Amino acid sequence: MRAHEAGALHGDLGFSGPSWLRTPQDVNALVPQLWPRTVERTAGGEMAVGGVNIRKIAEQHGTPAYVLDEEDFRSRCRAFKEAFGGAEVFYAGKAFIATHIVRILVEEGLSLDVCTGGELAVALRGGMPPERIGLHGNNKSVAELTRAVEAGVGRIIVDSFDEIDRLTTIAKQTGTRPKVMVRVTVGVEAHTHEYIATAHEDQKFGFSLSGGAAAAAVDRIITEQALELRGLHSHIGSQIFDTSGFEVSARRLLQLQAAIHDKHGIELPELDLGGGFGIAYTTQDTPAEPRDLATDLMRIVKQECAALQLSVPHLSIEPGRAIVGPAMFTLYEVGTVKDVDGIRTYVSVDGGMSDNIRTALYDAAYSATLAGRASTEPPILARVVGKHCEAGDIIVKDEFLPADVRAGDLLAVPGTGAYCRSMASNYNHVPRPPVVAVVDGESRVIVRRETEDDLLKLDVG
Ligand SMILES: Cc1ncc(COP(=O)(O)O)c(C=O)c1O
Ligand SMILES: N[C@@H](CCCC[NH3+])C(=O)O
Repeated sequence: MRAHEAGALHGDLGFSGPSWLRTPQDVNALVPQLWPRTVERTAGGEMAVGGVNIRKIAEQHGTPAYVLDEEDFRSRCRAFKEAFGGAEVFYAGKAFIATHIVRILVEEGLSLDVCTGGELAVALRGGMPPERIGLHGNNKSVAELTRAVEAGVGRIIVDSFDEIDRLTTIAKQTGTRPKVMVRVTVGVEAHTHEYIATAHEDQKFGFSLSGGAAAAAVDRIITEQALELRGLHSHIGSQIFDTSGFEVSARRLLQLQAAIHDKHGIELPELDLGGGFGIAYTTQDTPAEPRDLATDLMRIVKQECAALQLSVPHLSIEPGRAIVGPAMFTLYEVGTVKDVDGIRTYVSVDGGMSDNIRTALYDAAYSATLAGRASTEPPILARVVGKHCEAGDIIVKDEFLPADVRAGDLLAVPGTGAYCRSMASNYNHVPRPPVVAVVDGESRVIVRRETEDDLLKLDVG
């Protein structure tokens, strides 16, 4: 019998899982909010996605692999686009970007937010029209800015006075007048992990509103005329569930908008409230639907504009996680199962912190399920760990898995579409997994698995 078997043993052995974790009624159940829409368990007990059996995906593409439900991804793009009506939806490429993803975004009518020259290169290679690209970054290089200007990107979100200097020089050299937005630090304490909150005062992003830097940046751009100021921008953080932070942010941005109007006699035509909409990583998370977010955000902006006697600017948002996060899961194979008596069961899989750093970095919670079969065994509390030489190499801190989980089993971890492949590393010289897109009964690789040759090709000598 394994440590922490569910039910009676909970009390007897001391349940060391978090208080929110519930013993599942059915350990094989696929809780809909966690999984891409086409995921199901077949009559035989295996998982399937997009009409393809998970065992077939593992045989064809190997493990570990990120599996993208393409229909799910498209439906989330559409949900945001439809919900936000006239507003422009910039998909945040940092969550996950590949040329195939860019092609889908183009087809679905979304725009794209990039934050480095590398992401810009993928966006252009994937065929995103430059005018639908926005470039972010708190330390964009001269090369990155020049490339963006020469490519004709639709907007550059300026983040510092040094950048305004650089961009002004580039504008003069190239005889252009780049369109810019000013990234404002609105002073909101977003309810999320400290490392992914981006609008409280003490941080590297943006121009401070309360300290006057935001107004000074605006004054300078308007006065110098080298850059075309399109509007104000704020991104308060990531994995945020309630809209109160956006409300404060919108109110403060629009107060600045009103002050600019009073001082310069102009109403900036655009306003961006950023991304950050949360998703479900566990059964306890209840994310908002895009249509509810849209209703709330648009109401807030309209109310504030009415109160300040401003016209409503053209709104844009930048969701990343909420579009791609739930559309992917990671498929692993179990290599070892170890009972540390009276403490917990460790289930080691063939990936780890190199394909999902979020657990180690943010103490993020994830879920997992046995994917290659169903089980009639009772649930046990397990920890899913990777193969890296690091004790903190944890993928899922606490999860109930069937008591007969064993080497050779396939295990799927949902919600890994955002900030997993894009933050993956080669720690311990582990090749990064492929991304396999599944749709209408077909699976195909959209980002191939790294090879040993890939790992060695940068070594000189
Ligand atoms: C400026 C900006 N926009 C959009 C995003 C996307 O955030 P999320 O993936 O949480 O929607 C981020 C990342 O947090 C960001 O820094
Ligand atoms: N990388 C973070 C999100 C923030 C990144 C963009 N500012 C995460 O994995 O949750």
